[in-house]
Amino acid sequence: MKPDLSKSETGHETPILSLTDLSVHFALRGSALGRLIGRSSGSVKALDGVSLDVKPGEVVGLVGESGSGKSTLGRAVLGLAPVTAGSIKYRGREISRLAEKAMRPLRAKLQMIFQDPHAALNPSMTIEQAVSDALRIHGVPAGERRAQVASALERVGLAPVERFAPKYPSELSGGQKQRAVIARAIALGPEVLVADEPISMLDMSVRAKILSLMNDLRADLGISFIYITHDLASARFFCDRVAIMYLGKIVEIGTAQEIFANPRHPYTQALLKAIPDVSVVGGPPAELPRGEIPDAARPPQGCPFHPRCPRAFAACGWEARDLKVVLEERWTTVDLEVYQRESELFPDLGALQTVDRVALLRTPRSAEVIAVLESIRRENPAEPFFTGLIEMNQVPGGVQLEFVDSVRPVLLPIVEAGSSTSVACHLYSDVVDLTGTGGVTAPVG
Ligand SMILES: Nc1ncnc2c1ncn2[C@@H]1O[C@H](COP(=O)(O)OP(=O)(O)OP(=O)(O)O)[C@@H](O)[C@H]1O
Repeated sequence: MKPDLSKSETGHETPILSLTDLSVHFALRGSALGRLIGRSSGSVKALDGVSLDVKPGEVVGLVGESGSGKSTLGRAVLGLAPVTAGSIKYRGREISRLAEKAMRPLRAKLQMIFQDPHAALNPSMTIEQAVSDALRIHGVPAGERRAQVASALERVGLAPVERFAPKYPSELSGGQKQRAVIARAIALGPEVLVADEPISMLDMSVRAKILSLMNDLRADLGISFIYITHDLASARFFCDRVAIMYLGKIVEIGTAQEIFANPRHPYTQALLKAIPDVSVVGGPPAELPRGEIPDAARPPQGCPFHPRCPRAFAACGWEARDLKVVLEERWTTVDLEVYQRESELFPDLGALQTVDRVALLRTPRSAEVIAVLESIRRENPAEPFFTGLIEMNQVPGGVQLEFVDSVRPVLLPIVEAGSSTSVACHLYSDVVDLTGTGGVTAPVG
């Protein structure tokens, strides 16, 4: 089997940055409001066992919907998010649990560019002062700062330097401000820049220019980038590799070229389909996966994408909570009268919280509930929820639902000549029965 390409890829170059099984969990305090909305105390798995290598001069894109953990990954690399488990190595040195004092000198080498350049600049400092101050903090002697500031401003296109150096942020356009932020970062000679949505707040007309500037910095200075974005088109242009993230995990990673030409994970396929076609003015809305992104504090069993996945099958992790998505999807298509009759039978879908393989659907009208579920099954033979539902029985107090055992998919390389992609999806695993009749044939991973 080929190596998992989320770790040191095809080349032999030593990674400059290496994340292994990295997890960041945020504790949730059980507030009164939290309990009211069914969120007990527990934790949000913002990052859940992520492994990733970044080579010198490489641009790795992190792409995924809101809440998938992209920013948390970037912040963890810079020591700005608390690491719960796993490791972050910079040039082979473990940095995941360094005290702030030990981390500070590394901040010259590992830096972050944020989305909002206006917020990143002190309004009372000129651009020269802002860049010079960063150099001062990192111990650059006063006599050397001026020349270094000029060189950085020139490098990012804020030239002639004497025109831009004395300006305050309020006197610059959005694109110029982001150039100033980048100048401040590169003045310190960084090796890795974590760029968190660096162009999303800029005018369309300047986005390509800032991307192109970052591309030049990579080529000329050998800076590695972790490029965080929702914008797949920019990732395609700028990234060597792209990692697709969903609920704290990398679900697919490969070269940008292959991810865009041949997306494997149904989530990646859905994201690519959702790119608006700018050539179709006022065209139909892009197709999105059904349902909403689940609560990261209570992620789905098995594959975290399975409740929304059009290709899910028996082993993907079905559970009682998923019935809510199935019913809500149905009720958007039926007559008002049918909706009213059926929704009375399921008065408290929010109570379907259990993640056990066997769940009790509390109801005094068990026979009717089973009849509705059976009719949905008949009308939607392709509905994947039912592939995972083995039994549905009347028991005292309600209806007992029993599901196929779930298996959480892990990132595995695609075994195909010329492929650079690893994917975490049972569709690409040979240890899971794809027929949906027998469930799992052997544990994955
Ligand atoms: N400090 C925090 N405390 C509690 N939860 C947090 C904290 N930071 C992030 N989270 C949660 O962690 C999950 C991942 O958040 P993160 O910001 O990393 O996602 P993202 O993919 O960067 O989203 P976006 O694209 O909206 O920035 C979310 O559920 C978020 O609510």
